[in-house]
Amino acid sequence: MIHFEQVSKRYLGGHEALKSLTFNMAPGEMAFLTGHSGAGKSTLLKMIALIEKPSSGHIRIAGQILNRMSRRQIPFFRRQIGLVFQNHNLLMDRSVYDNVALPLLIEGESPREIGRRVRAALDKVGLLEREAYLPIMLSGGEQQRVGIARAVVTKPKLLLADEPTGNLDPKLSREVMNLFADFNRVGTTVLIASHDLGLIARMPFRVMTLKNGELVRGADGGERGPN
Ligand SMILES: Nc1ncnc2c1ncn2[C@@H]1O[C@H](COP(=O)(O)OP(=O)(O)OP(=O)(O)O)[C@@H](O)[C@H]1O
Repeated sequence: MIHFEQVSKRYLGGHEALKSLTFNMAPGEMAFLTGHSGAGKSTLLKMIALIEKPSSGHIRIAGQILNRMSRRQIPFFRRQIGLVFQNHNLLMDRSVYDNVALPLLIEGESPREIGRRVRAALDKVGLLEREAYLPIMLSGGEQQRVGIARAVVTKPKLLLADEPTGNLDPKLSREVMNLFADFNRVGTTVLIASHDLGLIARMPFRVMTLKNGELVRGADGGERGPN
């Protein structure tokens, strides 16, 4: 699903954020990406979603070679990817329902299909009865779950999350990580950048570690947590 071959990223100004990264993730796999602040985690996720381009090397995602993709193809490519952020980027003046419906509206789905899929996504994250609420009326953990529902409402093959539990207490963090594992169980490939080493260590997934832009652990898929 994800293939990086000797991928490097040098930002304007000269900082080399990623250095010759080579790794693969199989379809249906779930993995964590960890490393110190500034190690390059967000940069790696942004390159998968084509928010940033590599300076050198090759990236193939879901069979598509990103280096060769035209500007016109990018929106179609991105539809296969669900993105979850720490600060969830919800529209605060819109209801939970409207927030989750947004990607489907952009895709031009019918109101009937939108209703069906938004409710299915809210059901999966346990927020069906909150559809009319504004995000401000929800707890931090519930807001994060709305962000996850919005990311999965288009049924992406690949789910990327950047510090999705960064603002949550340990119990809510566990719930959010378990939710990602549920989506993985039904076939979605999941890659999560996280600082939360204690939580990661308790889950049975590969851990990839970045250090100063180099992948120092987990590149070959052979490493797993204790379970
Ligand atoms: N747009 C940019 N322009 C220049 N340098 C950048 C840019 N984005 C990130 N960097 C630099 O690249 C390096 C990697 O940043 P990145 O955000 O990928 O790290 P990270 O591991 O996600 O860190 P954190 O855990 O703090 O979010 C850092 O040194 C950062 O300052």
